[in-house]
Amino acid sequence: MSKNKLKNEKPESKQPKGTTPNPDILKKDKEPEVKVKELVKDERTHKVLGVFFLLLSLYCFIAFTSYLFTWEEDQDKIFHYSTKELLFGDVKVDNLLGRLGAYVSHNFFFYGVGIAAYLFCYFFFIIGVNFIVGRRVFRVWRNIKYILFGLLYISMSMSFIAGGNNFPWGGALGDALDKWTSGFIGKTGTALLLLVIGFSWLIWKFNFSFKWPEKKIKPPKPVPAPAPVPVAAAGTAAAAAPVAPQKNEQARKNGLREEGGILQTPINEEIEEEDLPPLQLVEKEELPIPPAHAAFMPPVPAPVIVPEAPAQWQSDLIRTEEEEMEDPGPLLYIEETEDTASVLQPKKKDKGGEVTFEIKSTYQDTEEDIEVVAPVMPLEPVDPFDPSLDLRDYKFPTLDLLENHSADKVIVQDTTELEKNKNQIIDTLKNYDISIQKISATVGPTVTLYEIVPAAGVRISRIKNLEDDIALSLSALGIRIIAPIPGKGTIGIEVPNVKKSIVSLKHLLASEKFQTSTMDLPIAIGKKIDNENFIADLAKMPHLLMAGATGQGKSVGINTLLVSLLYKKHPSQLKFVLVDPKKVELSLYKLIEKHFLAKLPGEDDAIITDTKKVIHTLNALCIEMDLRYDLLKEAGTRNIREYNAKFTQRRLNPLKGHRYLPFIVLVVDEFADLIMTAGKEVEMPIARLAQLARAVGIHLIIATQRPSVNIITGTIKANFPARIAFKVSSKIDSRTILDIGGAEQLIGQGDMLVSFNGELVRLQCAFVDTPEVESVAEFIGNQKGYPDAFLLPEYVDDKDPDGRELSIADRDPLFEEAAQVIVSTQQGSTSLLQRRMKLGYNRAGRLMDQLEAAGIVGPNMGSKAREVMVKTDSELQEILNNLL
Ligand SMILES: Nc1ncnc2c1ncn2[C@@H]1O[C@H](COP(=O)(O)OP(=O)(O)OP(=O)(O)O)[C@@H](O)[C@H]1O
Repeated sequence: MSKNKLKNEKPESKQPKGTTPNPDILKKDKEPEVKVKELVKDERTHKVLGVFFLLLSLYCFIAFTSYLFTWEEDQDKIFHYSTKELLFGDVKVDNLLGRLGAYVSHNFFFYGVGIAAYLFCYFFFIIGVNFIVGRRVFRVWRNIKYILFGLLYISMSMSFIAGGNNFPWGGALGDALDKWTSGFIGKTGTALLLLVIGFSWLIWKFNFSFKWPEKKIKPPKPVPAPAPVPVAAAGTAAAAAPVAPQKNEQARKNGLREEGGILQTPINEEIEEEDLPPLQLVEKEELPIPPAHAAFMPPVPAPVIVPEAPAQWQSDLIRTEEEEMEDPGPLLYIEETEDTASVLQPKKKDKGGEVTFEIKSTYQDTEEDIEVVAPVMPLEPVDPFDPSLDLRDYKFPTLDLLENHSADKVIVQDTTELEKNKNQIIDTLKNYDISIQKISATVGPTVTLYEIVPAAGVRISRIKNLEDDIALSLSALGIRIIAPIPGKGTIGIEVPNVKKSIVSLKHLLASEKFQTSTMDLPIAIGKKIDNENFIADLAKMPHLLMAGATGQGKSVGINTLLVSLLYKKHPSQLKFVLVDPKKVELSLYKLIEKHFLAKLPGEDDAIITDTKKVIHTLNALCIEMDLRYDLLKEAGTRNIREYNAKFTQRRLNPLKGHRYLPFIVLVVDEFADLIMTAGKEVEMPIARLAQLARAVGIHLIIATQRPSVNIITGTIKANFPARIAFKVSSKIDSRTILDIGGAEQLIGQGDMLVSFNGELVRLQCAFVDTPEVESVAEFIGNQKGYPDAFLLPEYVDDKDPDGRELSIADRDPLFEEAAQVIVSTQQGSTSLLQRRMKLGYNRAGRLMDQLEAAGIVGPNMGSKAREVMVKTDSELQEILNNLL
């Protein structure tokens, strides 16, 4: 058979003899249509082209090289004969690749670019490789740029150097360029121009370090030898430099120079031995820069910038000297330039607390690297940033700090009690002519759930209406009828147990579900009726409203939530803002202030009890939320998870204000109290936070013992989809909290209803006693913490007269610069000042107040940007002149 492969796909033998051929088969036998588009895209076409270009490259290379030796003989013939005669006649040439080789080489060399013609071989080579490998191994456009530059530069230089030679070293192009340039700037000028271009290119490409031989500095006293650390060739400081100073004055003394308000290490400047005292880490009064940042300061030869880092970043990263000595610390931010990326890495410290740094060149961005390696391994693998390293010795609280409040097994009820209740239920229903098919019981810690399947034709509402009658017949309080149980097709009757068992928090925290949970903010709330542990993610809730009459277990509930978070989160990952108008409920947590609490700058107490301070704190949280949104936007991320992931992968620059964002959980114990005293001033920021703060990792837990509609308003309710109701006194209260009755039927002592994800679940809240909380807090508090609590942004209340009286005479040195930034951008935003001028919150806030005092910006508008009163630079200049 002389048929091609495609036609062979269905062998004819399969066609039964004598039958008419199937038209489908005939169709397939047709010659397949070959589309040009597909042909162009076809992998095989690429391979063919690849081979072609590679051979072309080789051909040119051989022809050019041969031309170098045979040009004299061949040139005569080329000039003598016409192209047609030469190529198709019987002319004998010496070029290894014959007449075509001689002709092509002559044209490339003589009429073209001279010796630079070899760049064409390179060009064909990279095209060939790209085609044959099937991906962009070499960047074509970048190479074309280099090749064009090379053609011009090499041909011109060759003509300049060997212009008098018979061989066309620079070709016609080189000669023309050389002639024009020499006429224009003279021979010497051309030589200098070529040198400048040549050196510039070399420096740009290879970034040589020009180092003046350094004088050996005698160490003041011998220090124990640090662990050997490989020293990268590029730019290591000769002398070990102790950790950086902070104050500009001190920094200047230490050999740093100031440029545009930024301290830099001197470059190519000889520093006299006596001028260079060892750099010391000086704690800054307000804004201590952590050693991780200080790492940017020692005298490494590359320009190293020491900006003022945001206060929180700093407080987050402070480490003690002992820690610094033991551990070289995490790799710092990767500085990426166009061609290189450097990793600044502190080396091991010696006993004197000194640290040296190296800048390792990790990555040479040649085209080959980018194209071949970039998708797989963009940079030399870098340790991810670990926020917990600042308190890396931190130990999570152990379970033995907690108590077992019961045997932790649900006490199986007396079978007689179960039997009695079952019969009672059946009898009661029978009295009302309701027969049932099946009844089963699930014994929970506080209540037992009797599930009944009614006989066919029984209306569910009838059973529901018998709630009180069943309660009466069982002579038990707190009977709740769930008709039907969602998703089960049964009717549930919850009957309180005579003997209740306490659910210890310890038991829940020890459970596998909690231990292995990967939730952002896991909270162990309690046990369901079927004894399943109820562990939820607060980050997904994303806020929680807890309400219940007094003495029903709210405070225990709050402690349960807080303690479960303390068992799972590192201080670097989580901060609490605790609001406790009752002053006593949350005071236990004072001990963990330096680990887990957040507070307003300048406040002594991290636990907020005063209503006015609550308003400030809530507004500060709104500012923090806005700042976080700015950061997320800049980072191109949608939520805190993505942002922190990007930050830990070192893809965000801390010098641009980026920082690891810990979750913030705001806990308000007794919300009613606040609403009564401050009303809208509290409600508004709470509503705003509840609406928006979820994505930036700020979550709210609000508790109240007065579940009335003027406290739990529609705005609040709408923004708290997850709600917990402890026992309340009336059905109305239950409806206020849960939008449904039932909480009035609860039996207290941690018996609760949780409305979450559209489901209503009855739980027994896990119990943790005050001494347990105390011991957990002590355990954490006794460990080394951050120097201060996590600082929230400063909020200046414009109604507060103290905040506005600012003396013009005490103006910040950066006042003018700040004014210019604000006027030029026409944005009265403190965060803008922070970012643009690299300032801490406090200083940017103060500057804003001073600008307000000078009439440049309007009053504070909460979390919105202030109005800019001055519209033009000339107007600003006038104001500034008047102030002087
Ligand atoms: N989950 C629970 N398991 C067992 N007992 C509990 C539980 N929760 C609370 N209790 C009991 O109820 C008592 C009161 O609880 P709690 O102090 O939490 O109430 P509260 O609602 O905060 O009251 P108040 O609003 O007056 O502060 C506790 O002392 C404890 O004995």
